[in-house]
Amino acid sequence: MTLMSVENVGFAYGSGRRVLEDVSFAVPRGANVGLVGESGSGKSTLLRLMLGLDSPQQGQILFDGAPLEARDRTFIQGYRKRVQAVFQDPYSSLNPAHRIGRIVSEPLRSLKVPGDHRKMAEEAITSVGLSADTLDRFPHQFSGGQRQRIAIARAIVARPELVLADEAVSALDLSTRVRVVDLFQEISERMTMIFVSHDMGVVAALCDQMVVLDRGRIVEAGATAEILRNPQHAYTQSLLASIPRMPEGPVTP
Ligand SMILES: Nc1ncnc2c1ncn2[C@@H]1O[C@H](COP(=O)(O)OP(=O)(O)OP(=O)(O)O)[C@@H](O)[C@H]1O
Repeated sequence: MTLMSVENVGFAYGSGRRVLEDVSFAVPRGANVGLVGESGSGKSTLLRLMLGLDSPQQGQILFDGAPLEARDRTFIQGYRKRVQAVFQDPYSSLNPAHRIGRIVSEPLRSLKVPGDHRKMAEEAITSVGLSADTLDRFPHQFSGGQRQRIAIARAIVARPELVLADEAVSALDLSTRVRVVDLFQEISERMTMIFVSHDMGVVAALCDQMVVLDRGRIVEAGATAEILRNPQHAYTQSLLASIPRMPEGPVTP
């Protein structure tokens, strides 16, 4: 069953040129979909539209069969309960003045989720491989990889149906990146995920399906294993050629 469907989406910033043109793809419930493309191809813009932060000028995005209404506050409030995001920079995305417990449980407060928030935050933080006493400390006491785990705990604490990860491992050093990719792999077995990345290697390791964007248009989409085995488009071939070495992963041919 389709959880999110992007239908003929076109978008321009202000009166500028279109940065997305006729973009269509579906995200099946439970799948991991990679959205790849070089810098400037429109990945972040598409992610903003999928988060309901902006509305497309053409086409529409459906979540669980209903169109996203970015300007409807009641709709967006309900949508926030179901969709969460993890962003690139684990340094700037955590408020340095707040304890981790407050940071991780923030979605529970803002979404008015009933129940014991401390207990839910403990469950989330331990599920990303950190100890419960992490909640009493501050962001500066943690490494980049640990901070990204904290950001992931915050994204999953309210048990969303869909998590969007935007270049969520690209700021990490290589060995930390491998560990966070492993964590995403574990989490992605439990929920639907969209990984936005310019790094084909990360998508190869994590995603069963992928969509390749080039200058705002989809140039290739389908099963990751198939695209890696037999890329049809010259642009996809060049993206693949830019990977120094494919990581070990479920879709390695
Ligand atoms: N706020 C904005 N106002 C005007 N143009 C923008 C804005 N944000 C992005 N753009 C333009 O839209 C196009 C797509 O940018 P976008 O950030 O979506 O690409 P991207 O694939 O995410 O790139 P990167 O990997 O570098 O983040 C680019 O040409 C960019 O210059």
